[in-house]
Amino acid sequence: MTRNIDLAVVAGDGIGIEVVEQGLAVLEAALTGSDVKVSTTPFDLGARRWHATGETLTDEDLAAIRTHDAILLGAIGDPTVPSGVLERGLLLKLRFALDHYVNLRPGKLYPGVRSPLADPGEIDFVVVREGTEGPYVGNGGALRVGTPHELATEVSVNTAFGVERVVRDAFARAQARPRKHLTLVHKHNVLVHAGHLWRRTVEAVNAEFPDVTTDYLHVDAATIFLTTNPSRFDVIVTDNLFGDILTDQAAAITGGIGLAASANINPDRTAPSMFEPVHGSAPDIAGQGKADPTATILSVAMLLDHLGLAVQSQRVEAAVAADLAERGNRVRSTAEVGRELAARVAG
Ligand SMILES: NC(=O)c1ccc[n+]([C@@H]2O[C@H](COP(=O)([O-])OP(=O)(O)OC[C@H]3O[C@@H](n4cnc5c(N)ncnc54)[C@H](O)[C@@H]3O)[C@@H](O)[C@H]2O)c1
Ligand SMILES: CC(C)[C@H](C(=O)O)[C@@H](O)C(=O)O
Ligand SMILES: [Mg+2]
Repeated sequence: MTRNIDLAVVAGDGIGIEVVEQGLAVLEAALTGSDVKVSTTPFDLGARRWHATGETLTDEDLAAIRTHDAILLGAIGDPTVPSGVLERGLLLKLRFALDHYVNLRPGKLYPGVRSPLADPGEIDFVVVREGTEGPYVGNGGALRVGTPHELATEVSVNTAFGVERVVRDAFARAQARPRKHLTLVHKHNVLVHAGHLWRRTVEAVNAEFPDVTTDYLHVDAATIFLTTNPSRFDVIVTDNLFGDILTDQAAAITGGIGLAASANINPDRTAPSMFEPVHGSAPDIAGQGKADPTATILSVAMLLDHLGLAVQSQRVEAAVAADLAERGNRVRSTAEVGRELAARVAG
C-alpha cells in the first residue's frame, strides 16, 4: 500500500531557499521506486511575507502546518527585518507552539572531513538541546529604553516538567548508543536555581537508566573539552541557550556549519517535528549559489528516520558520507552538491 507523507516546507530567507531546494531533490531521490510518496506544501513565511503583510506566522499558518506529518525548514532571518522579529515571531514560535522540546544536533566528524583541530580523534556525539524553555521564552522586558538608566531582563524559565522530559529523552538516547554516556552541561556554580534543578533531575532520572554513566561540565569548561578532547562526548544534555552556542562550536570542529544538521522533535507526536540545518540565512553569501546544502540534506536523513524510514535515511547519510570522503577542496555550487548527492542516493 502506498504511504503518503505530507511535508510542510518553510524555505524561509537567504540561503534557506537555496538549500531547501536541494534537500527536497534528495528526499525525492530517496523515495523514488518505493511505495512512499511525498507531497509538499510550501509556506510563504519569512522576510518577503513580513514586508508584504507585516505577518510572521498567523494562527491560520500554524493550523495549516499542524496538519502535516513533518516540516522541512531552511533558515529564518534577514538584515532588512529588525533582529528578532522573524527569529522570535516565526522560528521560535514554531518550535514553541509545536512543542519541539528535543532539539537534536549531532556532532559527527565524517571520514575525509578536515577539522580545524590538529588531532580531532573520533568525534561522534549528539547534543540534546532543550527547545521550549530557558532564556528563549520571552520572559523579559525593558524599562527606560535608550536612557542611561535602561534596565533589560531576559529571565530563564526552567520547569521541573520541562527539564525532566528532555533529560529522560537524553538518557534514552544515551542508553541506545554503544558508549551509554551522558554529560550534563550547565553552569550550576553561578546559575544556582536553574542549575541545581537540572543537576537533581539528571541524578533522579539516572535511577531509571542505571547502565548510563553520567558526568557534568560547566558550560565554559565544556567549550574547552569540545576543542581539546571532543571524543569524550557521547550525549550532551543542556538548556536552550547553552545548546545553541555549543552546537555552533560542534559544527565548527566537525567540518563547518555547512554540514551541521538538526531536528526539532516533538517526541510525543502531538504535532509535526521540524528538520532544519543548524545554520542561518547567511546574508553574506545568499543568492550566490555558494551555500553548502549538506546540512539540510543530513537534516532530511533525520526527517526520514523520524518518519520510520530508516533504510532511506541511511541511504541519504551514506551518500553524504561517500561524498564527504571524496570532496576534498573541490569547489561546487549549491546545485552541484545537491545534484551529485541526489544521484548517489538514487544509486
Ligand atoms: N535556524 C535558523 O533559521 C537560524 C540559525 C542561525 C541564524 N539565523 C539567522 O540567520 C541570520 C544570519 O545569522 P548568522 O550570520 O549569525 O549565522 P549564519 O549561520 O547564517 O552564518 C554564519 C556564517 O556561516 C556561513 N554559512 C552559514 N551556512 C552556510 C552554508 N550552508 N554553507 C556555507 N556557509 C554557510 C555564512 O556565510 C556566515 O559566514 C540572522 O538573521 C540569524 O538570526 C537563523
Ligand atoms: C535564529 C535563532 C533563533 C536560532 C536559535 O537560537 O535557536 C538559531 O541560532 C539556531 O541555532 O537554530
Ligand atoms: Mg544557533
